Amino acid sequence: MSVRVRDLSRTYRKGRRKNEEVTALDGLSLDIPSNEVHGLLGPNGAGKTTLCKILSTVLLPTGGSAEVFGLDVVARAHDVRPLIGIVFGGERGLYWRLTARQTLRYWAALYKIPDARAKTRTEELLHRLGLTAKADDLVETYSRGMKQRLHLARGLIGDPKLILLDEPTTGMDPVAAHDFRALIGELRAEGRTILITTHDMDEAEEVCDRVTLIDHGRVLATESPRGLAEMSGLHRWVEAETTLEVTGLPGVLGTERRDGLLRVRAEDDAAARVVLDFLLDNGVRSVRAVPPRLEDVYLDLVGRRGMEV
Ligand SMILES: Nc1ncnc2c1ncn2[C@@H]1O[C@H](COP(=O)(O)OP(=O)(O)OP(=O)(O)O)[C@@H](O)[C@H]1O
Repeated sequence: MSVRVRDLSRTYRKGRRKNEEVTALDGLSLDIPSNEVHGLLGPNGAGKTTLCKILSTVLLPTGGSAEVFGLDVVARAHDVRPLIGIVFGGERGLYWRLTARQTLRYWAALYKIPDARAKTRTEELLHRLGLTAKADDLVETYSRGMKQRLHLARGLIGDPKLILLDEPTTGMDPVAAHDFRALIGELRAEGRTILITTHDMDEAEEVCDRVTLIDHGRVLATESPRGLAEMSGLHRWVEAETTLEVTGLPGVLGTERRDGLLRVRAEDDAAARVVLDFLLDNGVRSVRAVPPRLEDVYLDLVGRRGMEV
């Protein structure tokens, strides 16, 4: 098991006299097997960053326990640190007056990686993340996407077995986000475990083996994206390549058109059946019923708060 969290809680004190208590984690339990890509989903303030900070040993829990590869993150923090790589999104945490190459060598030194190894690892990562051409330019001249990639490279410098990614694709353009998803696949193929927090449901659906939905510091569900969709008992979707309209049919809750596809949201299986029959009767051949998307399940379980990013 890579991550084992039991009854974890964390409260913060805030307000001028520190007399107000905010509960960020409220008895959260979670298991992440080795080599899994696990998504952490939840609205703003759900407690995702707090959990990542506790797992990365930079924040102490106020109750419960968390282990990384069998090591308690509080008692064995010193042994946990070399096993994990942390990538917090955005532009925080980079030194703008260093170059990418210097940044990676600096972090390699912090990780006490021997010189020769640090050098090859730096070049490897610069290449892997498409930063070689600008490796000697100052970070302050980088685009947001490049800073993001440098963050990732930095998180990988210590060859971590567990990678914590907190909203890694925020601000990336679609091409960069696509490359990033491919990179996640490669990192998994290398045997690493990845915990990723994201607000992008399509991304979670594509890269995650399982996802955990959290809200108010508690777990709502842990499942594969597909399993979650199936067990949610939500309405069904019917997809068809057609210009026909089906809005008037019984049990049709809504329709949308995307990439030449008509997508119909039906109330239940029976309503989906009516839509399928109608389309087939009218000569449409490319018709299929599909379970709801992760985004629908998320909205159903958590409500619309989480999408306000
Ligand atoms: N240093 C702090 N002091 C006081 N309250 C805090 C602190 N850090 C987080 N909180 C509160 O704890 C709760 C959980 O915050 P956390 O950042 O873990 O949520 P999150 O799920 O990562 O949110 P987001 O999606 O916005 O990043 C929120 O109510 C937040 O306001």
